[in-house]
Amino acid sequence: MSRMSVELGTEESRLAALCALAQQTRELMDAVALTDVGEDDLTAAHAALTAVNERLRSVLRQTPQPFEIAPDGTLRHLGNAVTGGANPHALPLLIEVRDGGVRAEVVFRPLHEGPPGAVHGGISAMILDHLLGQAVAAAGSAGMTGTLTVRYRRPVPYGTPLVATAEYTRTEGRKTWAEGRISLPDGESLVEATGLFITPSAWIGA
Ligand SMILES: CCCCCCCCCCCCCCCC(=O)SCCNC(=O)CCNC(=O)[C@H](O)C(C)(C)COP(=O)(O)OP(=O)(O)OC[C@H]1O[C@@H](n2cnc3c(N)ncnc32)[C@H](O)[C@@H]1OP(=O)(O)O
Repeated sequence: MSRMSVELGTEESRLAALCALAQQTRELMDAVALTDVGEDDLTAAHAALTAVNERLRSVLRQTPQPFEIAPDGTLRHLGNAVTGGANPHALPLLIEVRDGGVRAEVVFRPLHEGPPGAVHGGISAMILDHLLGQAVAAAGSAGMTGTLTVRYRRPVPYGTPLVATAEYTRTEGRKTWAEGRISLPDGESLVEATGLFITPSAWIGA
C-alpha cells in the first residue's frame, strides 16, 4: 500500500468517525427536544455535555467540511446544512438524480416542529431550496438562489416518510428556474416551490 493511500485511509476513517459523532449529536438533539426526565438528570446531562463541548472545541476549524472529491470520485459536501453527514443540523438528505430531476426520501423529526404537530415552514423551504438547487446543478447550470417562492398547501407531518422532488424547468443566460415539492408517498403535494438560480458572474468571470 502506498504512503498516499495510507494517509487517505486515515483521513477517511477520521471523517467516518466525525459523521458518526454528527449522527449521535442528531440523536442527542432529538433527546433534548423530547426528554421528560427530572431536574437532576438534566443537570447531570448539562455537566457531561459541557465536558464534551470543551473537548471538541480544543481544536477548531475555521469552516465546516468543504466541497471535495470523495475517494469514489463523486462530489461531496460533508459540512452542508441539508446533506452533510458531518453536520448535525443536516437531516442528512440523500439525493438521487433520476428521471430528469432529483429525489430524496425525507422523514422530519419532532425537532423540526413549527406549528404544534407539524414541521416549521422554514425547514420545508430550506429542503426545497436545496432540492431545486441540486436539480439546477444536475442540469448543468449550478447557481445561487435568487428567489424562492413557496406555497404551503397542507401541514407537513413529522415522523412520516415523505418524498421531495425537483426538476429543472428553463434557462435564460445565467438564470435557471426549477420547481419542486414535498409530497406524501401517495403523491399528495404538501408544499410546492419554484426558484430562480443565478450562476454568479464571479463563477464564470462574466
Ligand atoms: C464549488 C461550487 C460547486 C457548485 C456545484 C454543486 C452544486 C450542488 C448543489 C447545491 C444546491 C444548493 C442549493 C442551495 C443554494 C443556496 O442556498 S444559495 C444561498 C442563498 N442565496 C444567496 O446567498 C445569493 C446571494 N446573492 C448573490 O450572491 C448575488 O446577488 C447573485 C444571486 C449571485 C447574483 O449576483 P451576480 O452574478 O453579480 O448577478 P447580477 O449581474 O447582479 O444579475 C444577473 C441577473 O440576475 C438578476 N438577479 C440578480 N439577483 C437576483 C435576485 N435575487 N432575484 C431575481 N433576479 C436577480 C439581475 O437583475 C440580472 O438580471 P438581467 O439584468 O441579466 O436580466
